[in-house]
Amino acid sequence: MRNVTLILDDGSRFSGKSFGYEKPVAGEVVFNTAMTGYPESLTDPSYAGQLMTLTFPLVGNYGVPPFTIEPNGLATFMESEKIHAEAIIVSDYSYEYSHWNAVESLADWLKREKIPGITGIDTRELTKVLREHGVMMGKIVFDESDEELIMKNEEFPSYADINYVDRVSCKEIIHYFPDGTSNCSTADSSFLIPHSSLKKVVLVDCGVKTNIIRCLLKRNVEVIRVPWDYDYNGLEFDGLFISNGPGDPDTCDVAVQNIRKAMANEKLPIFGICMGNQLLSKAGGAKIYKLKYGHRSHNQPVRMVGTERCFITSQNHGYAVDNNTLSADWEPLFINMNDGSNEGIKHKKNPWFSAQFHPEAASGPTDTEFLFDEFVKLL
Ligand SMILES: NC(=O)CC[C@H](N)C(=O)O
Repeated sequence: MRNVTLILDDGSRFSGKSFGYEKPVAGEVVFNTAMTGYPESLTDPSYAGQLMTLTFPLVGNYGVPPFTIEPNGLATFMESEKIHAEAIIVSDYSYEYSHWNAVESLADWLKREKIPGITGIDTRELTKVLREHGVMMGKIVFDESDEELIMKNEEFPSYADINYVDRVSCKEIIHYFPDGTSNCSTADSSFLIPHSSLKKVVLVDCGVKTNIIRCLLKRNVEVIRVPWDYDYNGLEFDGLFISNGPGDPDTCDVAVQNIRKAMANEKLPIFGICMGNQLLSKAGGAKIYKLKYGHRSHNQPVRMVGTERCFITSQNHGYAVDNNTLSADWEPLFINMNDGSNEGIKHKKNPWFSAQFHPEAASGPTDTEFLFDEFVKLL
């Protein structure tokens, strides 16, 4: 096994062994404390540009499910069409795997998708460094020549400067129907497709996870997935959904402008998840800041404001909405019980709300899936 080194921006080095594809990469080093879910997390487009460290020590022991695609074009078991994380960093890669639905090992999958994997890293120590310093950029290098190459290379600008949403969003409009079919078009004429009697939800794709689309379809609505910067205003639809997505929400001003335009219709139901919470908040005038090391796990406790109800949620975000900047028309909907940060907002009069966590789970607890019911009821 080839030696490989992770070098953080502050100069700290961690040595391990390669078990994935061998190529030098750079990205924002983040940690996730979930015990399971590597197939879903690796294919979650919100991890684009990031080197994903897993703190749970044993990784790979349940293999990888098949990458089958449903007739509507969505992957059956994955959250998108490919791995979006730049690399995976683990403590103890399990070369043996066993699971009823596994068809290959994590190592083989990584090699096929040309994604590096490192094992033998003290991921708890690495996480302590990231918790104390905050997340930082890092590089994975295989030998000294790689190191020099990456050091000199200008092609790795800082994480916040890249519009990752533009990289991962769909490039055409796709209609999904609850009967499991879909059709797509690059032209606006796709809206001329004979309209069904179903309620229609425009889904602004900032890097949507497939389980969000599945959760909507399961509730018998037609989903019209549009590119992140597409202006859907003027079209006929019953509700607006704003998806999760990678990177800094400040790179998505076009999407914010479009949401503001949609808000001219005070009766239009709007629901956002994760990046969607941040973009809806920005459209409402609030400000976003970067958390020191983000929330990435399956056990983030959130309280519904005004109640004693607490939910355990799945999360993956590095930015947060500043509660103090919400205008008088808005209020926090959920608050994180660990650090008091914002976990969702709601408008005081209009049917507009959002969650910073992932009610669609995939992976993680499904306790908050009822938020999709609430949204569909409003349509
Ligand atoms: N999962 C997401 O949508 C993440 C949102 C945003 N990119 C963040 O890191 O905060």
